[in-house]
Amino acid sequence: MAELHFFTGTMDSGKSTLALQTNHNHAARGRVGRIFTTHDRAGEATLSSRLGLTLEATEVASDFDFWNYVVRSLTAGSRIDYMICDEAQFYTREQIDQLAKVVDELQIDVFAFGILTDFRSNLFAGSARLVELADRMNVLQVEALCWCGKRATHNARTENGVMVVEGDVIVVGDVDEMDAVPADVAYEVLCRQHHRRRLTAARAKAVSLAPEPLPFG
Ligand SMILES: Nc1ncnc2c1ncn2[C@@H]1O[C@H](COP(=O)(O)OP(=O)(O)O)[C@@H](O)[C@H]1O
Ligand SMILES: Cc1cn([C@H]2C[C@H](O)[C@@H](COP(=O)(O)O)O2)c(=O)[nH]c1=O
Repeated sequence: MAELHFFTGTMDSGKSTLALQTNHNHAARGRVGRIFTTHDRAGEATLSSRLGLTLEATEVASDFDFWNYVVRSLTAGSRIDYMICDEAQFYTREQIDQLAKVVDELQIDVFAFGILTDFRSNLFAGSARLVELADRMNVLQVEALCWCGKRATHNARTENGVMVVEGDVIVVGDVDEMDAVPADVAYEVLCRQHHRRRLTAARAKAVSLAPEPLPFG
């Protein structure tokens, strides 16, 4: 039986790497797959991992219809055994419904990868629908860590080094590996407590370096 799988984790937890590995393992056994992504950091129609691997993909625009695409491909004589869907948090609810229909009606496995929540810690539309519909939901085993050493569960957005909680939901960017000069827009993974307190690595460092108040008397 085909299944709808959802693999999730914070930014930088290895989702795109797993997407590429999943594709590799299925292709190595002679299965035929299709690769999809949207808004990848490496540019349009590209699935990229921070480990350096990239793969050509179909770019999923907001009006892309998975059901029509698959039916048209099969009618034209193509074979599709599985689909790899990266950055699935950005897909619309309708697109996730189409993927579920592809699994149920056409017996094609779908492997979707994406982050659960945005920089304000609200569920992304695509991820929320995946949580509702997936046959299997898997949390990535490689844990991204907060600066304090705890498991990171939240994605923070920074603008010029300062954490923000307002702005557009979709802003492509990367985790700022403590660059000397912070990027205009960057992301940092944090534990819930530090996300709540807006305490990024840079702010925690600044606070710890602040001079002690002089003792009175
Ligand atoms: N230089 C490196 N050496 C070893 N592992 C690395 C290196 N750079 C990144 N990684 C691994 O790659 C992971 C990020 O992979 P990626 O697939 O791009 O994540 P995601 O798609 O979840 O954002 C990191 O969690 C880390 O384990
Ligand atoms: C939290 C958050 C992230 N994004 C963007 C930033 C990246 O381009 C992708 C996530 O990619 P990854 O492979 O999981 O690192 O999503 C965004 O647009 N809005 C957000 O709130």
